[in-house]
Amino acid sequence: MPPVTVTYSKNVFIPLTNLCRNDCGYCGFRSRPGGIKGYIMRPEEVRDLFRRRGDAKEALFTFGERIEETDVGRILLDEIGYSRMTDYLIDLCEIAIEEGLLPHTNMGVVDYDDLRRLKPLNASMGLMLETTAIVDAHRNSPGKDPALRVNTIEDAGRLRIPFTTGILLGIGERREDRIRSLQEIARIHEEYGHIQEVIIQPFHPKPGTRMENHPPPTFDEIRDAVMLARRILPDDVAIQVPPNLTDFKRLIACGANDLGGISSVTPDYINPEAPWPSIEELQRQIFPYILKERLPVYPKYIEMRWMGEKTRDLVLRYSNELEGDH
Ligand SMILES: O=c1nc2n(C[C@H](O)[C@H](O)[C@H](O)CO)c3cc(O)ccc3cc-2c(=O)[nH]1
Ligand SMILES: C[C@H]1O[C@@H](n2cnc3c(N)ncnc32)[C@H](O)[C@@H]1O
Ligand code: MET
Ligand code: SF4
Repeated sequence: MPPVTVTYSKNVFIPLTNLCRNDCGYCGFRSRPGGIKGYIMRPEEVRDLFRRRGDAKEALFTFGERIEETDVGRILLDEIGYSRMTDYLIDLCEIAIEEGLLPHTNMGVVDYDDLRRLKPLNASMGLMLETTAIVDAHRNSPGKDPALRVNTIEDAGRLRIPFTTGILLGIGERREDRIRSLQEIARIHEEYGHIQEVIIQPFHPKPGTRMENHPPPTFDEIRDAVMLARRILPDDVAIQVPPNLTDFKRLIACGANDLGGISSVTPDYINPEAPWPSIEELQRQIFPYILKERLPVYPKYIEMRWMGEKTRDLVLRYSNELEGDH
């Protein structure tokens, strides 16, 4: 057997806004009345992050959903001269590309027209399915309706956007629900062929949230989910596990083959209590598997020219660099 290769992407995490129309029971990122203050990052702050990128090649834009639907969101957007987050994001993606970064946007549920406008500026995009089950954690989150999420993932397929999705483990769903969620992702991929990776993301409790005392999934549950994913998903779909939240080495033996975005400049703003190991540390821990850098768009989709048109030159340049780097 050839040695197993495990991939990762060097990214800069850009948490554009912590405002959100949803209120997920597990989320420690979102602003809360009397708790974390709401913000939108200003263009200068975003530019500053781009400039500090080091050798990162991916700009990961992950932030709260549809803030135009909130009063504070409308006010703060207006202050920076926008009425829609998508318009602001499009301008920032342009700048990211100028600075040598490939955008990967995960902004929650997005409608078809916004996806169509974002496609040219993104190397790939993402939306976690989370779960197809109806769970209490999502009772105040209209955007976590599984039908809406499936719809966005399918729209991305119609637009040929290389796509990342995944399931969140331990938010009140049962094992059967995990199976159903993975089957649903497999079905979508069979229809549109755009799913490049599926994240098996374990819930991590956050202080001050409704689920702060809810236990995280056990290692056995995470391993079981990785094995289910490997069995249910087609072989061309990578399985991503976060190295800051899991005993990733033992999961590689069960079929995981990607570690996602790793930043040496920014923390994981969704799980700030869990620092990423450095690349050197990962390299050391992962032996005898081989660690290899990848771009936010997987090679198959580079060959198929599915990445956004405006990212094309940069993708091809970086891809040649990485291929020469054995
Ligand atoms: O660094 C992180 N990257 C996260 N990523 C990014 C991911 O690691 C990379 O950006 C992709 O693998 C593309 O290279 C997500 C991407 C999604 O589309 C959906 C959810 C996540 C969650 C995280 C996360 O918690 N931390
Ligand atoms: C960006 C992604 O981060 C995940 N996410 C949100 N909150 C948590 C948490 N407490 N623990 C682990 N993952 C989380 C969700 O799956 C979201 O879609
Ligand atoms: N709010 C989006 C979602 O939950 C993006 C990730 S969480 C900041 O899908
Ligand atoms: S997980 Fe995403 S959608 Fe849910 S509250 Fe947090 S930012 Fe909003």
